[in-house]
Amino acid sequence: MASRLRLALIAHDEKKDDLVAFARGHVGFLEICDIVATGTTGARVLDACPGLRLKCLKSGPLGGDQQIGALIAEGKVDALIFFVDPLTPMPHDVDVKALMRLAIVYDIPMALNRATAEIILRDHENGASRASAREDDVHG
Ligand SMILES: O=C(CO)COP(=O)(O)O
Repeated sequence: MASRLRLALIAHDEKKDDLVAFARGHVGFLEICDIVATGTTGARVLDACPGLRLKCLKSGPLGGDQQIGALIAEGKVDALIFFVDPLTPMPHDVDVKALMRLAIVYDIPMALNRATAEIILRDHENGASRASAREDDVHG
């Protein structure tokens, strides 16, 4: 059986509605993921999709981005979906940059907008169905 995708979800304030819509649209897939999220993002997603296995960390400006960066460094995150607002200055911009840097260092898929997030989920869904087709082959 395919392993659960360990997913990190983050959205800046102007992008939270988009991420919630994305989560609603993929709730069936997200239900088979282990999810971590920054505080406010996680609360919004859980509000919209209450059944998810989602752990809320600290809010981004209070260290949540750094917590997710640490999880990436420990090999505990398979993919990062981070809906970034490119039009608003952030007080914790250095944390955001550090998080993205670690996602690059550890070479995990990192989606910074919805179009790329769709590709990551589609790829994993296809991988999961390939794995289950292989199991069917093996087990008849
Ligand atoms: O600021 C963020 C990412 O940099 C997101 O944090 P919240 O989900 O707590 O709003």
